Amino acid sequence: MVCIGIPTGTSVLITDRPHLLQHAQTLKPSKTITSQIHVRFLDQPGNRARLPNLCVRRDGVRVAALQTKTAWPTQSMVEKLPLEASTDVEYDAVIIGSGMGGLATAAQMVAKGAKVLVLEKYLLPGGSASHFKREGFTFDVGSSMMFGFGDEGTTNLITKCLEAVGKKMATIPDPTQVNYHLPKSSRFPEGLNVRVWREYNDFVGELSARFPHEKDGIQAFYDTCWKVFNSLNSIELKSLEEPRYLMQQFFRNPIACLTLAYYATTNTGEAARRYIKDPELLRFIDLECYIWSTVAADLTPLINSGMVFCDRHFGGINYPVGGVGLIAEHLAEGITEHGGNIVYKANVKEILMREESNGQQSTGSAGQRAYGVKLADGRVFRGKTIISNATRWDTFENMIGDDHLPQGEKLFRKRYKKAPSFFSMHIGVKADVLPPGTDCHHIILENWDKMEEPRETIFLSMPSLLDPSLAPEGHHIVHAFTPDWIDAWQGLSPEDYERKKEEVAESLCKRIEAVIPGLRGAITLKEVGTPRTHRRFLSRDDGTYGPIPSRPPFGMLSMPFNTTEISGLYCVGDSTFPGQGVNAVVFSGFGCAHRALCDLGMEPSWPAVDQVLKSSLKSIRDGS
Ligand SMILES: NC(=O)c1ccc[n+]([C@@H]2O[C@H](COP(=O)([O-])OP(=O)(O)OC[C@H]3O[C@@H](n4cnc5c(N)ncnc54)[C@H](O)[C@@H]3O)[C@@H](O)[C@H]2O)c1
Ligand SMILES: CC(C)=CCC/C(C)=C/C=C/C(C)=C/C=C/C(C)=C/C=C/C=C(C)/C=C/C=C(C)/C=C/C=C(\C)CCC=C(C)C
Repeated sequence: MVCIGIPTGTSVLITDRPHLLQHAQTLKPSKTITSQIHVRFLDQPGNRARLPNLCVRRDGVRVAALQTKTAWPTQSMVEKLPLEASTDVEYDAVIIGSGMGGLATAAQMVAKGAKVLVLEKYLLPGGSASHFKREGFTFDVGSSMMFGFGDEGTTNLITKCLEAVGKKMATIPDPTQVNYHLPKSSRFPEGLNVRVWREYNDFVGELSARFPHEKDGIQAFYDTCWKVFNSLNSIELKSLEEPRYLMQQFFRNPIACLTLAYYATTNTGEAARRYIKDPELLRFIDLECYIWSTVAADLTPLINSGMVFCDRHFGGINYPVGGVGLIAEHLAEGITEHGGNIVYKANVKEILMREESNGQQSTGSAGQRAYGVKLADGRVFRGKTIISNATRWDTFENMIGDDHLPQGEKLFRKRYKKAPSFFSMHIGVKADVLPPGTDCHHIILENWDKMEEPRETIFLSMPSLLDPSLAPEGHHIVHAFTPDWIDAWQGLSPEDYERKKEEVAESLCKRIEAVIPGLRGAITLKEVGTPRTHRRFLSRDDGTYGPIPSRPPFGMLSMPFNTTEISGLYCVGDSTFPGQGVNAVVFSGFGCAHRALCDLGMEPSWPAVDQVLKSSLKSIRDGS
């Protein structure tokens, strides 16, 4: 164990249990630092069994630490270690939040040599894509359905993001993306059942068998999605706000770029109706969008559907061994190994701004430039760029204040609203309740007209079917969640809140028994979360899943990219294009890092043309 940047004489606790951070003051210190570089040799008896990975100052601050499997850390390993986050330096980037969007940005930036500080309010990295452990179960906080984890092409963004900081994760291929259990109708008296197989032809074959009169329409619709995907998968994916890169891609692959430009303003509903007429099948396409965008096809840009509907067959859905939370942990480790700093329990309360001094850069918000952040504990960190991974509502309302709301943000609020949050149940069950061959992901919906109503569409993920190490021997995980609004959970007494949680959980479990008979009798552990839980632990306004359009968007061009009208301030994550989804926010991180690195002069760019592209994108967005 190597710790640097800790003042001599400091008592520290060396531990592998992050939750001890909270109690550091009350626990007996395991070491007193006697020199700036403190080495605890891992070949001492007992140390191998429980490799420590955290070093905590007694006042609760986590300090730089290195976990190494070699007995003697080498000098070069020691030199690479980050110093404890310093308030005295100006970072190239201060990133607020270590969700997948923030981590992807940090990973790209440290890989290019930028000095990066990530400030995370919670105890662990990953935000909505984190994990938690209970009684031997490892539960993914959010979705267990991972796109972008393939080996080939350019759209395998999670794989590429890990690679940027020298990490690779083993994954388990999922033979299906999702098994849909859909409403009964005159054509389907038993209910419509469709599986999205990893093998594209198997899926299209199965769907066409259910709707034989729409065989050609099905083929033509998904072929359109493939045109989008194949174009995306043949260009390098970086900032769409960077003219030099756009020009370069255009000369390298004009057909792909023209195809993307052609479909840039199209929504999925419009494309589906071009080829498909059957109303029930169109509802199915709506649901195909709803399960990841939380809106129907008319509100979902075709570019996003192209990505989701094809990557599930090209790269496939792949589950990371050990759970989704390990993606963030590997990234965090890679970022610190590349000289970046991540500080946990760092609650950013304010983005600090000053009048733009050179008068040339600002495009809005009365010539303001962001130059730092202030934490709840009073610490101030300064950065040449400030990047917020919090939602736009949390960023602009809570960290800047409505007085400084730029024009573009006012427009954003007219065009986008908060998606609902989720009611979720993380359940441990006896393994024998799931027959062999059960699919990992399911959707249950009994009434098409209610698809978008709260607690109607049920999402089921059972990732231990792919990776048994997530559950104790003889058990499995059932993670059930359904969109729900925070309003339904406000103003209740603690007893009423608990009672309501139990009632809703019971009624959902009953409905899930249509897919998992005997579920209720097999439960050994149940953790129930409401939108209030999401708001509290994920620090997302109203616990929202992210922004959704209030009216049909202008395809991919309505959603803001990464720059904001405040100089030096960028947004990343699901409040920026392309929106919700782990691979989506990783793309937003690639774009954000690229644009910020260009602005820092660390990547080649054409500053003279920047303003032209920025103004064109703005006028398209304003006029759309
Ligand atoms: N919202 C949900 O309920 C939900 C559920 C499942 C999956 N997802 C997925 O999660 C992803 C979201 O990723 P993302 O990167 O945009 O965001 P995120 O919400 O996952 O991460 C944002 C991070 O910022 C931190 N943060 C917020 N305010 C802060 C502050 N003031 N100071 C310091 N840290 C602060 C949060 O603790 C969190 O770790 C998307 O892929 C989405 O689809 C979301
Ligand atoms: C207009 C300009 C500037 C240029 C024109 C030409 C050009 C070069 C355009 C380029 C466009 C590009 C590069 C676009 C890139 C788009 C990308 C990368 C889009 C990615 C989208 C990914 C999405 C939407 C992923 C979503 C995944 C989600 C939300 C998964 C989660 C799933 C669940 C929550 C559901 C779980 C389900 C069950 C059943 C349990």
